[in-house]
Amino acid sequence: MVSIEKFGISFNDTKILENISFDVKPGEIVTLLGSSGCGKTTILRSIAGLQKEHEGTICIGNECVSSKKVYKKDREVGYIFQDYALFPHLNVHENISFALYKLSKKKKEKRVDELLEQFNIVDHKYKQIHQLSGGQQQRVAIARAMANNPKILLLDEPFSNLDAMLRYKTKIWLKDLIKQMNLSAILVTHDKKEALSISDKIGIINDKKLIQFDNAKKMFENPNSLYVANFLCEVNELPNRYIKDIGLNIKEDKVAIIKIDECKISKDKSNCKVKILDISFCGEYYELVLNLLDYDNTDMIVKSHSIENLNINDEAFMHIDKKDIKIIDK
Ligand SMILES: Nc1ncnc2c1ncn2[C@@H]1O[C@H](COP(=O)(O)OP(=O)(O)OP(=O)(O)O)[C@@H](O)[C@H]1O
Repeated sequence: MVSIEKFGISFNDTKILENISFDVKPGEIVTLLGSSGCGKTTILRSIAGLQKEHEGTICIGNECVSSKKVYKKDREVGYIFQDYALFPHLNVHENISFALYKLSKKKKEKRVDELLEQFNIVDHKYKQIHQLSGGQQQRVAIARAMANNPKILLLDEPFSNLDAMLRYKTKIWLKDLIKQMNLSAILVTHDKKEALSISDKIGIINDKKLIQFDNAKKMFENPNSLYVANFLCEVNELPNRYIKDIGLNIKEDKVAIIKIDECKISKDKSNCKVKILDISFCGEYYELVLNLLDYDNTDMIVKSHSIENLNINDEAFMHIDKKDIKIIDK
């Protein structure tokens, strides 16, 4: 278990993060999402003990490591860096051994062999890092991170160097590993699909704060703000006048949203006339860019599986089911 309580940090008198609190239970995967530079890696680095000066407490198991200044090597944390941070001048065996400096030579050899076996890299034992594929390098990084049987696994963009299929397979494999070993895992990614598919919980950071921390499915279905909705779901903001016209109430500090695949466009009449500005073929679906003609030409994006009878520059109508509209904080 890892618990972060009232964590905050500043660099050069500029506050980067404040009042961040969350827990990760054993066997749980928590993903931190947020725009570039919001402080995700800084949280991982602080948990690993690489960033010493911060506010608040970080506890691993029953031990509050930050207050006791427990150093990195004693924190029972495995850290997989974004670029894997393998030593290019050492071979696979030496890279993994590096993490096992506390063990005797004999025990070290035994543990390295176990890890090579576990992570399916036995054949690469004496290869240099540049002789490995991205996926193999990632396995070496994971083997090194797991060498000392950590309780906590920190993963910074672990899939970013892998192609689509390998990314998918590795994600499943890593998820199983975390569950089997009952690790508390914290993942940082930019990819919301990845976050939703691998995480038990997601934390979204914006403007120095953790603005929502929740079960992944719950957060997707009930984002607490426009920022979270935009980050996770692809939504349109509906004009307040439209909301009133369809008989719903909305206060000034709220905003009405709808997911882009919950808006339907057709030539059948409705109370919302649109002009189609653009249609893009995106593989499994089409993306339409629209103007709401009676609502100040508000722009919207719609995801649709068919575009029968619809062309660029056509006038058509938007159909929305009231129950799909969510009214949330601005
Ligand atoms: N050691 C440091 N000294 C000064 N500023 C730092 C230091 N480490 C991080 N920062 C700053 O803190 C902010 C947060 O950085 P961090 O790497 O944690 O962001 P991030 O959310 O992981 O970004 P990205 O998604 O781009 O990787 C950035 O503005 C960064 O420049």
